[in-house]
Amino acid sequence: MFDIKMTKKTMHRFQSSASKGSYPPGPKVVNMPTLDAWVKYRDWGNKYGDLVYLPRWNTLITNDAGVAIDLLEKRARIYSDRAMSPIMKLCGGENLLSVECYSDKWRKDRRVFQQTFRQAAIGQFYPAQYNKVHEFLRELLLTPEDLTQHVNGLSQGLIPKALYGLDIGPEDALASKVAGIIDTFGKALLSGSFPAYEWFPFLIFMPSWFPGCGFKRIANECGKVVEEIYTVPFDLAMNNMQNGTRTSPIVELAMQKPQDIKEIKAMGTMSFIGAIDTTMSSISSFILVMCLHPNAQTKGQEEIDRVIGKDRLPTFEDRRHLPYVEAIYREVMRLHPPVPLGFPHISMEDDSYRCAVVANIWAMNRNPNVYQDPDRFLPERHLKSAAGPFESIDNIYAYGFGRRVCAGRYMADNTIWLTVASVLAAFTMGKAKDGNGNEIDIPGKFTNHFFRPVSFLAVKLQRIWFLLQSISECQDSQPAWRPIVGCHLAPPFLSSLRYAFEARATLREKTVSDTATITIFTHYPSMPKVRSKRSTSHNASVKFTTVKSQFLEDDSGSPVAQTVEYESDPAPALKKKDKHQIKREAFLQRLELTQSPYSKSHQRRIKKKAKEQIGHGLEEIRTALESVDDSRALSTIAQDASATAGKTDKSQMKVDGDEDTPKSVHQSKVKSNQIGEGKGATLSNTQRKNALKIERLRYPLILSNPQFGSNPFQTIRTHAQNTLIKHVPT
Ligand code: HEM
Repeated sequence: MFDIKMTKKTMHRFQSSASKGSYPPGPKVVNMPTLDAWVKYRDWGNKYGDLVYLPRWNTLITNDAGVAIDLLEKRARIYSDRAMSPIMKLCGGENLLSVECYSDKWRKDRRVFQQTFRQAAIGQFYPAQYNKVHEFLRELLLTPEDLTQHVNGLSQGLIPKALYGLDIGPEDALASKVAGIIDTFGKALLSGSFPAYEWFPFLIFMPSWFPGCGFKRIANECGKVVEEIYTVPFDLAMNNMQNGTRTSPIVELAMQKPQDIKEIKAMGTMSFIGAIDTTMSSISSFILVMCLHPNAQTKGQEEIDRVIGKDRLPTFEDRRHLPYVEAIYREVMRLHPPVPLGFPHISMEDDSYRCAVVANIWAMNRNPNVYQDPDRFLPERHLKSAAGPFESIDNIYAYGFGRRVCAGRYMADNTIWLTVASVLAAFTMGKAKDGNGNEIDIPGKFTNHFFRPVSFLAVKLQRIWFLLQSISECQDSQPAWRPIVGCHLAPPFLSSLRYAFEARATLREKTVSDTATITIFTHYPSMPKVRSKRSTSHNASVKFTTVKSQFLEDDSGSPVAQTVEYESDPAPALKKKDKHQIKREAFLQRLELTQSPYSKSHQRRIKKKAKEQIGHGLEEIRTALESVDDSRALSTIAQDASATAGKTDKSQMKVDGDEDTPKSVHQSKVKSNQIGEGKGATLSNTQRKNALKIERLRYPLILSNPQFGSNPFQTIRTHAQNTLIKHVPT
């Protein structure tokens, strides 16, 4: 898409000027242009080169896609930050992914966002997209004069429907509040929008009534609305889920991942805000372009008639078979990118420069070196390009660059394509006529910050009137359905449409009386099925619901509608560990009941006694060992042994023991705590030697005693007792 040679040349100039410590040339402007800034930036580019540096604003502007890719994609590690200005903070931007600084928090928020809006997961929003786009067609048919309002209805209602399961229209206070704050965000993002603050930054600390501080009031209001979007739709959706009246992907996600609840709610807020102006801008631009280029419109319609026929509306399955329609969509995004200057990327470290980089997407898409007749609306250019019209969505620069590329681009891409294809199939757009039958000219002007065509008049001629008529009949005849089911899904075939209506009629009574039932039509290819829930390992913070599915059948027996009933779960599922514990406790209880004839207190006493017994036994062993090992004991033994020297025969080894003797020994020990010290006498050296001699003779006898093999401790103890018997003080 871009001239690589030129990019390299530009980069070389960029880097060499940087190494010299100089910046690319640029105007020394004091005030940034606030009207049609992209046109001004392009003019500067024509004068100064592909890179224009504004020293007063430390901002680098590039009008070339190659340079933008080199900086923002190839060096995304450096150029992926955002400037979180104090104004943006007041606006509540700290939790908005698009303006958050590049940080761990941003990474986590972006991961959560992508998990929901990544390409593979985007099919979950098809029903909401069909619903809202078809509702848009219906509204357009009924009141074409309110075109702008209907476009707003589609762009404001899509995310609430898709993510929260809520029907929010442009007449709702929340939707109009959100639409109202987007302009403030646009201003807060671009330099020059709040000149008083930019010249005197200390004004941020002043009260909002202070002269020149009007920006603070605007920013505070914006912050309050952001807070409202963060909580209100989520709470409503949660309430609906708990009542069982609606499903909501965002609440389901929050139930599955309660630890990410903050990021999930922030995702909802961001997508609500992010979708409104961008979607509105693209659809308005498309309608405007169709009014101005009837030939392209006719070609698109011919393709639809040829490929799809006239008896149904396009579906996502048709997309690959409609190259011209694709080319129209791409050409709209090329000529009228909804965010013409993207969001500034800030460098995080010194690269060639440390500054803000603004990619002038609008100018890139009109680069005469890349596009012939760049200002002309020519869908054919995409058919002729080497990559063809179905090239990657990432090549649509309208969605931005690098790591900060639009995280909702797959959702946006689907919505806009479906609207383009459906409007082409259903209507012929053209200039309105005045009372004299003359065409009213369309100004074709755009408002600032976000690219919005100024209100224009267009007349809509119905093409497949019978299909649209059916849709409108559905709305008129069954208003009671709207809050629950919505008259939202036009199936691919007219026959299916008829069956769908019949199915709805069949269900109607049940649905109206039972608000716990919602209907999802299953005609749409790739529409996600209701999945059986996996057993979760955590207890839900709110009541879980179970899903019962029931399919209605048409004449041919194929499923037409699926009724999904939500019922409260009787009890939260127990963890495996908890179940195990309960079982174990029950078992122990039973065991206690069957095996123990005693009361609990009695059992405690028995246990205590047994413990004492064990302690007593050990004490005896310890005493016996001490009596053998302790030299003091030996000396005592020797003292007494000296008196009975020569009488060391086997008879002295009273291994069978005397019941009284150990007791008395124990008593004596307890008294003095020193064997043989009852009298306080010490041994002489000779006595000690004799005692050792005797013990040396005795040891082999003890070891050879047959009782020693079976119970060595008892044998030693008996030996000690026998020895001490004679020495117990009387
Ligand atoms: C036609 C429709 C849309 C267009 C043209 C568009 C365009 C853009 C652009 C140019 C950026 C800045 C990219 C950059 O810094 O390089 C952006 C960021 C973003 N957009 Fe979109 N957008 C559209 C719709 C949406 C929708 C429907 C959503 C939400 C579902 C969304 C969510 C976001 C988010 C979250 C970011 C911030 C990404 C980040 O900074 O990490 N956008 N978009």
